[in-house]
Amino acid sequence: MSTPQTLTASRVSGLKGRVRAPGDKSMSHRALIFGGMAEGVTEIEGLLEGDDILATGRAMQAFGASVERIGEGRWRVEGAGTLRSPDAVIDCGNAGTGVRLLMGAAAGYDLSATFDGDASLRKRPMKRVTGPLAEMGARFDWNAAEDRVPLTLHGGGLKGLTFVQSVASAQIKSAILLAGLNADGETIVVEPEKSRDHTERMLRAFGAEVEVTEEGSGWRIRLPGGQTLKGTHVAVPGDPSSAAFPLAAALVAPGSEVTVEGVMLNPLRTGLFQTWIDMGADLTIANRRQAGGEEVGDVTARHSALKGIVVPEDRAASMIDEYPILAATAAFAEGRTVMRGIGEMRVKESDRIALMVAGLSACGVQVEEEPEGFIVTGGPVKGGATVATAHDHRIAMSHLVLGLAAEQPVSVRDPEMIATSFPGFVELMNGLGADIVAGGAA
Ligand SMILES: O=C(O)C1=C[C@@H](OP(=O)(O)O)[C@@H](O)[C@H](O)C1
Ligand SMILES: C=C(OP(=O)(O)O)C(=O)O
Repeated sequence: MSTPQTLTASRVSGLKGRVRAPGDKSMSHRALIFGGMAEGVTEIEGLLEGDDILATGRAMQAFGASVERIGEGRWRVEGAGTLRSPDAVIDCGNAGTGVRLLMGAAAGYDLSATFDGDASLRKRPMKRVTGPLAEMGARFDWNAAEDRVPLTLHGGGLKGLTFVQSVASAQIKSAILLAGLNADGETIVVEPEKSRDHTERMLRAFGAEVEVTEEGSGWRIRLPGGQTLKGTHVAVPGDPSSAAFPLAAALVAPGSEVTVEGVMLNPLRTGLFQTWIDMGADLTIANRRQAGGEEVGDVTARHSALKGIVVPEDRAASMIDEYPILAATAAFAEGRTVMRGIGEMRVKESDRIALMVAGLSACGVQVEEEPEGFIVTGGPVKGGATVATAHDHRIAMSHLVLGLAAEQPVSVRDPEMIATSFPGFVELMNGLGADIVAGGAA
């Protein structure tokens, strides 16, 4: 099926059902990259088969690993042990995580590789990763513009590095740690706030030594150089960032009750769930269990009368991708929801602050924009607009959820990127009783 140029969501009530979220995107990238670097075989289950992840799989193949699909969500990776120069440009598509982690992984080997991506990725900052990798000894040629892909990396001969991050970014941390595996001497990363720790956890599962200690409100991570990963089995749990969309729809559509099963509950990913609870959401978690080295559970959301709150800024790293959908639910809350300390949102797949402000305003929601945040004042949501998404998956899904409870339908332009993180989104939502159709107002 070719992707339509617009999708339209109309008001519904009584969303009901139990669904599974797609596999976690952060863990899926890492499983393929670590498996491809390792010696031996890695079997992955629950892999997200979204476009971002498929691009990372092709990249690892180009670096010399064998990456094979053996069933739905089941992949077998035969590690390259030592990555080699790829024959062609590594196209990371839309994925910031993909390109930044792949650069870190590749930097440790004696190879040259050119990285590129789509129009969105070509606008995103890369020096945050190439800077520390260059300090370790990698070299970079900017092929078009400084700080942007396309760029060419020349790796190998790295020395360990002590790097104090100015932003809490798991992508920067992960790139440095992956390079550190093949560096001479130890690598230390210090972060100002804790960011998602999937790399640290998964490196241990692949047999690496990683030491993590608290430092201030963040972490100090120490990794000795000269380590070889050993293939392992990875079970990828459901992505809380994707689970957020059907749960949000249940919170705002009257008479709804939706359960998403098998959602990863790593506390560095569940800031949104805590925020919704603080706003008065009827959100419950049952059947907590361990899966794939992470706690998972079944999360149920019921239609709720939400109240606006000031979201604590130190929660930002644990929900940075979730502010668009938080803002969509805040539009139905009583009072103001204040979201600050989130300047990083401006350098994601789009400027997500600007696009949420524009989209919500077009739908009649009162929004105030700040340089590093925005404030949504809830109330009846008019809808009746066609919203620009700049091909950003989370902007598209957030406005579709808005349309499920707005007075008039909401249409989103260019929704094709939903497939980067949530293939089957429309079908899953409509299976719960949503009304999302191709086409509609333009
Ligand atoms: O490490 C990861 O898997 C990710 C880290 C976050 O980015 P930053 O590290 O830039 O904050 C997040 O926005 C992204 O979707 C996934
Ligand atoms: C920011 C995101 O991803 P990435 O940085 O990998 O493009 C996201 O999925 O919201």
